[in-house]
Amino acid sequence: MIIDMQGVSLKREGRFILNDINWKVEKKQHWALLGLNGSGKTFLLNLINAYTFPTKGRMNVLGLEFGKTYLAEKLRKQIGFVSASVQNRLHKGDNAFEVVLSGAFASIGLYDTPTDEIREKAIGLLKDLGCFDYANRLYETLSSGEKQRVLIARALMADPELLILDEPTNGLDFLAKEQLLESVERIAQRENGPTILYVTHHVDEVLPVFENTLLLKEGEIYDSGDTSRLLTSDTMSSFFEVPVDITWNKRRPFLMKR
Ligand SMILES: Nc1ncnc2c1ncn2[C@@H]1O[C@H](COP(=O)(O)OP(=O)(O)OP(=O)(O)O)[C@@H](O)[C@H]1O
Repeated sequence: MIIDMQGVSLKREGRFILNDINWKVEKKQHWALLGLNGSGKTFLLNLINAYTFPTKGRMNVLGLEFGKTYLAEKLRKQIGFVSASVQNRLHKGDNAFEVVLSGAFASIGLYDTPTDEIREKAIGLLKDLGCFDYANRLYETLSSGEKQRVLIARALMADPELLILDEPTNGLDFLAKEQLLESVERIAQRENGPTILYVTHHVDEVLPVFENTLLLKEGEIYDSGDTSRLLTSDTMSSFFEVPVDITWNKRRPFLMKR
């Protein structure tokens, strides 16, 4: 089991931000997590990464039981996390290659000397993600799309069991977004690749590899399970409380306000 949450709630300032979350993610079961602004997605990810702990309920991530083990460091070494907050913490002055290398040590910045093997691996990932051409460029000079690819390569350096992509297409133009989604699809199809949790506001980013979807609304699970069951005009209209139509094209869902 990759994630096992039973009756998990999280309270902040007297109010439940997450309420009675029951959710299981099995190995190699890729999930999309859909929710509007303020639905609690960030808090859910913070829980999974052990940046915060549940107020109530039982939680186990990658076999580590919350509350019973000191897990922060151990857990985070097995989770590849791509998010704006990781991006903001990177050192200015590191080039793309160094950013990717640092992923081997789960560090922000490069303090250890990478072995030849680690260097080879970083080069392989830079190539896989299509960012080898700008490996020597300063990270901060890269475009948003280029940065995201580098961050995904960085996250894969430690061969994580779980890869969390938190709104990875934010700020990307149409082409960069589709290229990034193609890379995500390839990673999802790797035999020894990680289980992916893909967090987004956008229905059209729910790729066919995300066979399961979690719909989060006002801190509660509105529904979860088989993507094709959930991504229908009826369910999405109720979920968003606005009449919408879902149409499918090349196994991708598209949403339009009715
Ligand atoms: N310290 C806090 N005390 C009380 N409520 C908070 C606190 N921090 C955040 N919230 C509220 O918790 C709710 C969930 O926030 P969260 O950041 O998880 O949403 P989100 O789904 O990630 O949204 P977005 O898509 O906009 O990033 C929001 O309504 C937010 O205003």
